[in-house]
Amino acid sequence: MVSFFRKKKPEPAPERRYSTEELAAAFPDAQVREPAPATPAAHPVVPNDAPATAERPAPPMSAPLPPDVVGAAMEAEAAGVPAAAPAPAPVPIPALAPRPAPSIPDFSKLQFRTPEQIAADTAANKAAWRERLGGTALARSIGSVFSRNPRLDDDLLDEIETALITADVGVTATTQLVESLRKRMKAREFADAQGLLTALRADLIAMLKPVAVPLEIDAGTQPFVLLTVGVNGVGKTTTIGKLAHRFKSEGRTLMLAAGDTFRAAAVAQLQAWGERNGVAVIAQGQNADAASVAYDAVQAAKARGIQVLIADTAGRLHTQQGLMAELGKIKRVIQKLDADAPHEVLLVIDGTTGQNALNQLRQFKAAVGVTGLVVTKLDGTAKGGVVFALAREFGIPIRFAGIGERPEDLRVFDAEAFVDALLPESLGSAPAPA
Ligand SMILES: Nc1nc2c(ncn2[C@@H]2O[C@H](COP(=O)(O)OP(=O)(O)OP(=O)(O)O)[C@@H](O)[C@H]2O)c(=O)[nH]1
Repeated sequence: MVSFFRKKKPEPAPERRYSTEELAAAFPDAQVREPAPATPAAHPVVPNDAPATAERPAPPMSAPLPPDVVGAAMEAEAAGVPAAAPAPAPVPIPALAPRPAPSIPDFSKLQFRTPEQIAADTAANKAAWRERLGGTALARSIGSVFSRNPRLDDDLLDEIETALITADVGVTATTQLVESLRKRMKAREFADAQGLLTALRADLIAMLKPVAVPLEIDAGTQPFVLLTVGVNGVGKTTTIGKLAHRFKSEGRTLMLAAGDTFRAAAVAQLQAWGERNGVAVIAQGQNADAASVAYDAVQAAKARGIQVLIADTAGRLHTQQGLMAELGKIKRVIQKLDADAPHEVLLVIDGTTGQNALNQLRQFKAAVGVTGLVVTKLDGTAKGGVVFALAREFGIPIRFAGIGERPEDLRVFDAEAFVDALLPESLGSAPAPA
């Protein structure tokens, strides 16, 4: 009961004070405060079908108590003595509406994957990577040192060094890997050559793990604008088609912007991908202003409540200053409609390019601010080792890898699956490094 009084903000303390005798006279037998018996409702009760709210509705206070009674009650409570009751009638206690039952999610509709299903999916994913990369020159050059039964000595380290350089892992990344292994070999950390190769696998995976960060589409950003950039022929338009296939099958609404207004067939190529995936393509034709196409597309996507907009751009050499500046213009124009757009700038890199990919990333990063990478054509190259060099030098997330020409061959980049696809299968079953 006293707690009920607390709900009323105390008025300024009244001048009048009750003596202990007056209080005792009002409550002759109240030495110990008992919980008050329930009193029938005297106020309108909140209907049961009132809108459910997180908070229980505050009881209505239609008959405010005189301030001096409230003040006395609070004082008396502080003194451990019951307060004097209001003279005419006991204060009616409003009945509380029953709290609505909390809504419990229907767990039967949620799909949990069992550890066995997760393991099966992981194995299937690894098998797909191996199927596509296992026979490539990249896999042959790295896998060669693993496939025989080498001895644990400096020759093995030399062989590893040559294999990594041949695979275009790069001199700096290779030296770092080999010198670390050499130190550990001298410290007798490895029992045999197999131990060293297992450590190499773990080091390769550890090098890529920090950049294996999948693209997160922020559902609160509509449209989430993805701008794809890169040099000529790296696979931008094809990658956009594959992304459209992926996003569509994830149930997202999307739209494409045919911003490659330079190459004659690019618009038609994108439209074909759009038709195949049932996705609208905003285009203005060849030689149109790419920034204007992008602007139109963002506006259309906003008007239609589209979740994801993927904008293509013409291929350009990272050394062509004028064309690189055009990317900055596309970005600025889009930002007139959404200051945060583009929300992802994907640089598409041809995995067969080798070390030149480092220069491309450097230039595109300066021109337009790259936030993610797609490395394509890893299915047919001896030079895919550049992925390690890119990871080491820039630390920019590798979102996807192109491991073939089919729509499903654009894979979320998976450090472990990638490394294991390059190594003999027996090593790939070792537990992944933390
Ligand atoms: N094997 C293989 N081929 C690919 C992959 N990705 C793209 N391609 C092929 O690469 C070629 C060029 O792809 P496009 O998508 O036209 O390249 P682009 O970057 O849009 O070209 P530009 O508009 O000229 O800059 C096509 O023949 C694609 O099929 C991949 O992951 N693996």
